[in-house]
Amino acid sequence: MATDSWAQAVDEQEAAAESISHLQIIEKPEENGTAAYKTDSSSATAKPEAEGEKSTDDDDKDDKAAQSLLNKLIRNNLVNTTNQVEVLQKDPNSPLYSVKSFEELRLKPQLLQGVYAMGFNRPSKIQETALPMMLAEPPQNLIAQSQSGTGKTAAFVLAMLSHVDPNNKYPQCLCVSPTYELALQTGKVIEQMGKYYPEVKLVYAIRGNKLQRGMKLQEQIVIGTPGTMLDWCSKFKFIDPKKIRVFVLDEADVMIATQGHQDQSIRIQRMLPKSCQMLLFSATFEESVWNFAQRIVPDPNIIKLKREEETLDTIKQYYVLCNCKEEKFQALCNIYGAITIAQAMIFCHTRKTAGWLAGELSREGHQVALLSGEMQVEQRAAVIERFRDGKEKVLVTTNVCARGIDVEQVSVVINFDLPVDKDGNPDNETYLHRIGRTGRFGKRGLAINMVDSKMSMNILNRIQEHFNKKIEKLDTDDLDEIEKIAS
Ligand SMILES: Nc1ncnc2c1ncn2[C@@H]1O[C@H](COP(=O)(O)OP(=O)(O)OP(=O)(O)O)[C@@H](O)[C@H]1O
Repeated sequence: MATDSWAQAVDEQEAAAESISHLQIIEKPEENGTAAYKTDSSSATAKPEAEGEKSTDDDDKDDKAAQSLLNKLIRNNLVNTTNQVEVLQKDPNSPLYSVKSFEELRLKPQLLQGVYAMGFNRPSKIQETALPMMLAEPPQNLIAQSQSGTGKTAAFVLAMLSHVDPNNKYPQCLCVSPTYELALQTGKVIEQMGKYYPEVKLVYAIRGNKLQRGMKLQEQIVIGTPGTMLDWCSKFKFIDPKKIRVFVLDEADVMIATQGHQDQSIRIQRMLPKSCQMLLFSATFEESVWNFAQRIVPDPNIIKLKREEETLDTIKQYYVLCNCKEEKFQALCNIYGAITIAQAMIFCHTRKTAGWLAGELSREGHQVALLSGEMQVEQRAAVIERFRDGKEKVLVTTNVCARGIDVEQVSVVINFDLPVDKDGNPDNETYLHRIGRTGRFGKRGLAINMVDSKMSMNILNRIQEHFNKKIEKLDTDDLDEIEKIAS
C-alpha cells in the first residue's frame, strides 16, 4: 500500500515538475527510498486495527501529521475568521505595518502574477500582518500561530520566493516540514506561486532522494524533513548552511510530536548565520511548542490568530434511550423513516461498530460512506470529497474526520456512541467539534445522542452540565415526536 502511494506520489510530483519545468526533483528516489519513506511517513498512514473493541480515537487523534495532511488535501479555500490578530513586536516602538492588498507589498511582478493566478485577491488576516514583517528589510524573525487553512503556507512561500536571488546558484532558503507528504504539499505551493519566476528552482531533501557524494546543490530553495535536511547540511555538505538567508520551520506542533525532529531542527538552526531570517509556524501553541519556537527563533515578532469559537447555540440536542447497538440501529431507522435528512454524519467509538453500522445502513438502502482509521490519508480525503459532493448521504466514521470536515453542510449529527476519553470520561471538546458550529455558519443543526447504558447516561449528563445546555429526551417509537424535531 505504502509502496503504491509512494509511487503515485512520485508520479504526481514528476508530472507537476514536468509541467512546470523549472522546478523539479533533481533525482528520482532510489528503490531503497521506499523503506525510508515508510519511516518518514509512518505517521501519515493508518496503523493496523487493534484487536477487539478498543477505541481508535487515541491513535487517530494523535496522528497529527495525518490530520494535517488530510486538512490540506480536502481544503478548497481559505478559512476566514472574524477574530483579530494579536501582535507582539520584537521592538514595540517600531511602527506596525499591515497591508490590505498584495500591491502594497511591492512584490516582484512575476510573484504578483503568481499570487493572482492562484486566485488570491487580497491577503488573508494573518498575511496582512505577517507579510510586511517577513518582507521587511532588514529581515525580521517571526513566530506565527493560526489554525490550519488561514494562509500561513502561502505567506512563507511568498517570503521565500521574494528573498532568493535567482542569479545565485546555491541554496538560500531552507524549509523543514514534519513529513515527506507535508513537504510535497508545500512544494506544490512553491511551484504554483513561482510559476512565472522560472529562474527559481526547488529541490526536496527527503530520504530516498539520493545525491552523488561531493555534489553541491544549485537550487535556491530546499524543502524537506529535518533528518535529511540536517544530513545534507552537515554530513554530506550538499548545502552550505552559511549561505542560507531564510529558514522556515513549518507545522511546529506536528514537528515536536515526532521523536528526534526537535533536536534535528535545532541542530540545523545552529549551523545558520546570525543574519538568517528564522520563521516558525504552528496551528496550535501549547507550552511545548512555545518552548521549541523560542529555541528556533531568536528575537521574534509574534503573531497569533485565535481560532473561531464553536458554539452549541444553534443546535437542537436530543438523546435516545436504547439497550444495545441493535436497538440504536432501530432507533436510527425510525428517525430516518420519520424525517428527511439531507446529509448526516454518524460517529462510532470503534472501527468495528462503524463497519457494522455502515453495512446495516446500506442493507436498508442508504447510500453510505465509511471513513475509518485504517484508510490511508488520500483515501480518507477521497471519501470526504465524495460526501461533500453529495454522492453519499450518510457518513459513518470514528473520530478521524471530526476535525477535517466542514460540517456546516451536514444538517444532522448522530453520536451512535458518545465521545469519551481514554479514561472513559466525557470528551467535551470532541463533542463540541462534532456538532458545534462557528459563528460564521449560524445555520441550525440537529444532534442526536444514542445512550445505551447507565454509564453512557452518566456521560450524557456530564456533557449537558459542562455546556449548560439541555439535551432533550426523544422517543423514537413515537413518529409524531420525531417529526416535531425537524420543524
Ligand atoms: N490571500 C489568500 N486569498 C485566497 N486564498 C488564499 C490566500 N492565502 C491562502 N489561500 C488559500 O487558502 C488555503 C489555505 O492556505 P494555506 O495552506 O496557506 O493555509 P495554512 O494556514 O498554511 O494551512 P495549513 O497549515 O493547513 O496548510 C489554500 O487553499 C490557499 O491556496
